[in-house]
Amino acid sequence: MTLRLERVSHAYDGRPVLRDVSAELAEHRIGVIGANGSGKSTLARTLNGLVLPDSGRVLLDGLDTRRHARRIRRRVGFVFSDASAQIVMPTVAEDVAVGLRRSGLRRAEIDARVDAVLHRHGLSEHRDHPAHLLSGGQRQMLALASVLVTEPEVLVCDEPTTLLDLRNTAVIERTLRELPQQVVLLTHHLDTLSGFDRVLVMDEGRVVFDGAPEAAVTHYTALMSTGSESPAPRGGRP
Ligand SMILES: Nc1ncnc2c1ncn2[C@@H]1O[C@H](COP(=O)(O)OP(=O)(O)OP(=O)(O)O)[C@@H](O)[C@H]1O
Repeated sequence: MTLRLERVSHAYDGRPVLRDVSAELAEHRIGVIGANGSGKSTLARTLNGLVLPDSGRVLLDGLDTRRHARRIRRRVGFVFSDASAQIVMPTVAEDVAVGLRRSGLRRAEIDARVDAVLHRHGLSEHRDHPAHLLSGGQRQMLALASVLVTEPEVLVCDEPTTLLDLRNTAVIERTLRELPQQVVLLTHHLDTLSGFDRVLVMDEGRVVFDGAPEAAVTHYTALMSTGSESPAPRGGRP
């Protein structure tokens, strides 16, 4: 199972955000880092057809997101940083079930799958609670569960821990590490990437580094310090 970007470029209102990006994403754990506005989210959104590139192609096992977005979306799940935006149904269980509505599964099978996912992600006791009353960490876990219940082959996560405290960040990160499927993780938490198979560094719409996590973080850190006119002192507040 391989995602392939072929010379992908994209602009918003004439302003280039992705510039000629090519990559083959087959590794189990892939990180994407880069400054705010460097194009990470846009890149991630091209992977399941949420954004169709102005030029170039994105392919999942040869299927083009331009022609097969719906099929691709079934195989490539997407988790946003703001879980609230992803929660669409009143209760926790209903929200998880919504992705299975068109699955052709019978009611009992849907219930069983929903219960299994809620159990696996520590949400069973909130099954019938209003989703909007969950804590931020639980909401992010719900957003993750609602995607995982559809059993995607790839999970693209756009800064899923940005709004979370340290403990919930650790819980979500552990969950992502333990998933059997391929994960493409966009993050500003550089520590998360240790143990990843590969990390892409983005800068101004280009992939400027592609390699092992430690080298990627070094590259990114150097990029950030040369890009800033007055770098903050190490280890302290300015
Ligand atoms: N739908 C949109 N319409 C117009 N401009 C957009 C849209 N989405 C993103 N942009 C702009 O494109 C640029 C790249 O945004 P993108 O979200 O891809 O970057 P990012 O690297 O994910 O940033 P961050 O780390 O802040 O999430 C930004 O300048 C952003 O303002």
